[in-house]
Amino acid sequence: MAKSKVTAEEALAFHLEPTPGKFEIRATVPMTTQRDLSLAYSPGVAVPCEAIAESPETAYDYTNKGNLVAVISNGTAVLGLGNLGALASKPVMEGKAVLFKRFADVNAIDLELDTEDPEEIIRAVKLMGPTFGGINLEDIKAPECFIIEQRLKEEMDIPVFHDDQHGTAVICAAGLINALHISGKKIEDVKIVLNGAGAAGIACLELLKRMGAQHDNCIMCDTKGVIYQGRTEGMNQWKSAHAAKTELRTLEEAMVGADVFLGVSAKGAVTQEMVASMADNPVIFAMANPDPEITPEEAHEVRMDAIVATGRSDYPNQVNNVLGFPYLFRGALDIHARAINDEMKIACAHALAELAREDVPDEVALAYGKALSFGRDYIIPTPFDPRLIHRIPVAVARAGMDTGAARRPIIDMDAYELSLKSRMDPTASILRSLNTRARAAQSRMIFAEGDDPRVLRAAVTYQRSGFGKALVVGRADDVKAKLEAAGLGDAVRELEVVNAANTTHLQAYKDFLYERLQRKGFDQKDVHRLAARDRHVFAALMLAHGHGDALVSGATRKSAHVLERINHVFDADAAHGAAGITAVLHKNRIVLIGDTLVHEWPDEEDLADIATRAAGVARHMGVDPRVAFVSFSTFGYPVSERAEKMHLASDVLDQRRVDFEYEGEMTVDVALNANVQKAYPFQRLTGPANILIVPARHSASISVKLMQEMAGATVIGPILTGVDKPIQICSTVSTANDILNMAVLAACGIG
Ligand SMILES: NC(=O)C1=CN([C@@H]2O[C@H](COP(=O)(O)OP(=O)(O)OC[C@H]3O[C@@H](n4cnc5c(N)ncnc54)[C@H](OP(=O)(O)O)[C@@H]3O)[C@@H](O)[C@H]2O)C=CC1
Ligand SMILES: CC(=O)C(=O)O
Ligand SMILES: [Mg+2]
Repeated sequence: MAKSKVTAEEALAFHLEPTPGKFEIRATVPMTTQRDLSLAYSPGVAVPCEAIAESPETAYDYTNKGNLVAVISNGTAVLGLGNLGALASKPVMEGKAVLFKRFADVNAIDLELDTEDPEEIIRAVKLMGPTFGGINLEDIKAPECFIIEQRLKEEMDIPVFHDDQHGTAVICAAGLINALHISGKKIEDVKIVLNGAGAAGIACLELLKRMGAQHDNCIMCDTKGVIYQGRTEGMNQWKSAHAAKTELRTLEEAMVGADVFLGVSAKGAVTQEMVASMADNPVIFAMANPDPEITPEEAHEVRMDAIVATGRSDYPNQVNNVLGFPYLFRGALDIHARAINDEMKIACAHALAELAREDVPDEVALAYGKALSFGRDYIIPTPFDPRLIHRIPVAVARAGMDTGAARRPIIDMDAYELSLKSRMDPTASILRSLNTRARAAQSRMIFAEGDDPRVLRAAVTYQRSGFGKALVVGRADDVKAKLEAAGLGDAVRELEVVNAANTTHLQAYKDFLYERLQRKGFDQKDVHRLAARDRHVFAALMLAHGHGDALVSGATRKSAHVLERINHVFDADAAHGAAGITAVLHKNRIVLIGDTLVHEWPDEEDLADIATRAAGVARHMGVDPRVAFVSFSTFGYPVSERAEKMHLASDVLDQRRVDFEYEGEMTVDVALNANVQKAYPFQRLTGPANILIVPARHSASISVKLMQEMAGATVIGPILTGVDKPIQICSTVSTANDILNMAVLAACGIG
């Protein structure tokens, strides 16, 4: 069923607010001082100009050329709306530009050219070539688009790619590989009917034939019906190449017994009768935009066995070129490609098809409001799949390098993959070093909440990624049922399921617990209940007895509750120096904030402890610690009793002779801004602080959540530290991936 349909009013408001259109341009260099001005413009700018004049390839180093794509249209085939002209095509082209940015961090700018003359377009695009690393032609109608693209490819030294042709073909091919996989048919055997012999249609059929579809099994139709050999009306050389030797004359006739229908024509071009006449398990890709040739509801009404895809995001199976162009260009730009060739396109199609057959991350389920797994309603990855950015460009770049399209081949593909992850996810590089350390540690990880499917998936991934053994606290039948429901039935035998009924250690656990709790108001019965029935306590007891090396919990209960339970077994409290440290990542910068979990109102000794814990966490993350004790005053002004402890904490660390930088008290701007620090030449930090120790838990929570909400910062933690054994507590809104990351932190011994 379609969901979240948009209204015309919503669509207009979206384009009007907050400012007209969909994007703006931002500077990436500082532009605050006169010196900045001298460097960015005259006289400094003369230096790169001369360097480029001497060595043109350095334009990729000194300008934004290497990450800049032009989205060019004349508006003659705007989606399936027809010839709306250059100006009216601008919303689509701006949209394309923001998709480039959002999905692959490619800077793109729309350029609408007010001409229908191919020669004028060719000349204009060719002349602007020096500016760009690639050219995306869009919504230019056939057959002019073929002439324009062909000439530009021949005459330009950067990739020229008409997305309606090749982007559509690549996604269609990816979807078809999987749809045929499900329907048990082979591309060599299937009868394909393609409606719409324009830019998208011709390219789709060409690519499918290159991938094995037989010419004699393919029928192409346009507004005049079947394109058959000998037809003269409405023909051109590109249609002729696909003309079939057949007696069929209409789409209706062609659809009888067809295995596959591909529509890149117009709204409503297919009827229910046509769908009813198709072969068993028919594949229907109704890709016309904004409205498909037939809706999935209409198709399913007459054929429940149909696998249906559309070009829209509000139905399952979105076969839309948005899955391709951002990543094709990302891969091509990163090898300074001369072109995007067929091999790069086919590599992209296969990489997309393979991705759809893998387990789907929770982030995707969150974006779509439901869990997805490979099948009739999920044959192609969704645009919000975070794996696309590091899987697809790698395949494209590799194919480009193998086929000589690369000017600058990538030497280290692993590093490239990591750089792609980091482009869209600031945690990626930090997590990579933690992952490496976790793999080396081979910790037996106790997952306390084996009754939660997210936890089970995290546990399976933990073990399958080679981090170590996953021990899951739960009931074997329940774990089995939940793994099977998550499509991970084969993992049942891999995980070790532990519970009070199957352990031989229950009595030892209870004795240990009674020893700790007997003077805290707990009797034997209470202790039995806790040890045998509370999964957090049971898991902590396992850890305390060395029956696991680290523990992760908190996905199903609030962290305060989990911490209280863990405290029955460990001294994970303020009095014993435990602390919670949260890493905030924003604009390529990481700042740790503490204490975000344990201390309500720490005194100066506690603050010094928290700083020391935070410095330890920073080092685990590969960050050289620089601590600032922050407040609303800087070095004693304004005078305030409340700021006193922040100042004293620094003195405590002086006495302790710690091996990291610290300073305080100071306001956050002094802590984080090297220029503002210059006003205090006596202060001891050698650069902006990367650890902020705040006066109390409320200020910690406010700071972290303000950064998250206002700035869109990424947050890792709170990371629990200062406990005898590594224990990490995730949050109830954690995805399987978040839980896995917490397990990795625990496995690294942060605790
Ligand atoms: N899902 C996706 O990712 C994409 C979808 N599309 C969609 O594909 C469609 C075509 O786009 P594009 O190829 O760029 O446009 P073109 O203008 O280049 O080609 C349109 C083709 O469709 C044919 N056509 C139009 N109406 C009908 C009809 N009712 N029955 C049969 N054939 C018809 C035209 O026939 P004739 O030659 O006789 O005029 C022409 O061959 C659009 O709806 C567009 O939104 C395009 C790109 C990507
Ligand atoms: C998606 C797209 O490019 C089109 O419909 O034209
Ligand atoms: Mg288009």
